[in-house]
Amino acid sequence: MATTSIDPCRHRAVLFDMDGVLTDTAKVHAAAWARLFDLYLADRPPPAREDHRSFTDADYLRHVDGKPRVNGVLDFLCSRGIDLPRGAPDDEAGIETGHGLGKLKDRYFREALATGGVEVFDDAVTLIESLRRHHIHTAVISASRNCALVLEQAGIADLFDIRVDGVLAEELGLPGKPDPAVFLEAARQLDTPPSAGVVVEDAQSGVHAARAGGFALVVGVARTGPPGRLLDAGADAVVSTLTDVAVAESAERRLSEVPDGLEHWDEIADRLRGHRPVLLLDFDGTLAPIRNDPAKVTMPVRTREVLQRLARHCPVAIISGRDLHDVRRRVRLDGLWYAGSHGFELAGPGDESIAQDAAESALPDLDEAERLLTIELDPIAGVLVDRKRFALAVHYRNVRPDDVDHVIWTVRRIGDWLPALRIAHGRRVVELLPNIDWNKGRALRWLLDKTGLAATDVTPVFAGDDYTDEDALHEIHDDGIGIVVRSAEHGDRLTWAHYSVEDPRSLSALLTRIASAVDAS
Ligand SMILES: O=P(O)(O)OC[C@H]1O[C@H](O[C@H]2O[C@H](CO)[C@@H](O)[C@H](O)[C@H]2O)[C@H](O)[C@@H](O)[C@@H]1O
Repeated sequence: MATTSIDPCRHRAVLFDMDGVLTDTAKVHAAAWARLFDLYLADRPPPAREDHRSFTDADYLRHVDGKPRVNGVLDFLCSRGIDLPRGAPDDEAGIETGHGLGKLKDRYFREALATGGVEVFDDAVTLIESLRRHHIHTAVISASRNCALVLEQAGIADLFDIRVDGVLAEELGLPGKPDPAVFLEAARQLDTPPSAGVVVEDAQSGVHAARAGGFALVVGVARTGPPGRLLDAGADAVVSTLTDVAVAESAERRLSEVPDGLEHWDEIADRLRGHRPVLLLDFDGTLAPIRNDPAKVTMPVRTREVLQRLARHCPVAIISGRDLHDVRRRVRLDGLWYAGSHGFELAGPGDESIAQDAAESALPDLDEAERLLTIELDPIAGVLVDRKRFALAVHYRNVRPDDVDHVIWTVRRIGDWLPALRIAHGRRVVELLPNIDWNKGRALRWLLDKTGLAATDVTPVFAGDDYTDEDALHEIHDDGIGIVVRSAEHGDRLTWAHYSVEDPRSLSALLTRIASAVDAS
């Protein structure tokens, strides 16, 4: 059964560690390391306080797995009480330096590769092929300087858009894992922010690196051993086979491919003929233009007028990430349904407020996240920590570009630490929400089902601009009309929308046409 899901609407790239994840070279490496260290320790006179016992699988995992070769030599020997100089890249194979012994290990590794070949994990190939069908970029990351050789021998080099290996890392002077530099370089090359990237790793140092890099999802692979060490390092999920990683059903169109709703108004009018529309509308970036300061956002007068006109004839609901009372006071219209905190809190036209009971249990963690983030992010200029009843938004629209990764990383770290919360990304904002299966899509369906808004002669129309709106666009994909307000902030991303409009002003124009159609019917 699939346990972890990669979502093409949100995840734009997946970065795969090579050894142990894609290819069974981990055991070839382990054998080469064991050959190197066992021969070296056997030959070395044993002075006091040095440990000359054989190299073990635990040593492999703890001291050398996933690290640049020279660091592996020095770190393992240090654990046995032996301090060798690092040496220099032109040291001869076998001399007593990090580089010298590293070179000898490489010779053993290549010998084993030439005689034994490379075993590829079929589950990895199946997953990568599925990702590529969904237009998700793929990268291979390895500390190994033999990465290209291994991929060629394994016949899988063509499965990746880019490769960041030991050779490139040295050229660019990138530190090895657990530093996130190699993952960040891959994300940079793929033009994908870490918040839209997934890392698949089998080494603790790699999981630490991915977490430190602020990646959206870190999947640990423990093919044989227990999952604990990768969970402890910060993996979101640990699988024993990549068959347990699914690619979620996804939208197939990019923003640029979605027809413009004003240009295709006749089609929309046809869909609505003989049907009563139910309007379900996001607020920021949809009804109201984006501004640098969320507190200064106002809804244009014309948009208020058209909503009022629509509400006379058909149900209108506002489904916003804002706090319920905040969005109500900005829309300032009676007789509408309102959903705040991404749908966790709802209010009907009669003013009754309905909270999602299950979300109440997340309140202590939200309070703690607010307390910690207010302190930790205080030194960063431009950050805005905005507490809503059932969500906490950290805005970084006004933060220096160099500080953005740190802000996202900090929110992620605190969100990981508080089990009642999950993370969501939006336009220049990262949010912590109750970790329960509820979102704008579920809230939309709840509104339609539980409030008598659903009927056979009704057509739901939802409009939104952001990632969190995709849950609602997905929800009505088969029985409604979905409209996305275009923006360049997440690139040419995938969307479930049927139509698009250029900006909130164009949406207002489209709503006016809908109002005229309703008036005339
Ligand atoms: O679901 P929505 O109604 O679209 O709310 C989503 C978030 O919108 C607000 O933030 C966004 O708009 C701000 C004002 O234009 C902008 O500065 C910010 O960068 C955007 O992310 C709101 O402040 C958040 O609380 C909502 O969650």
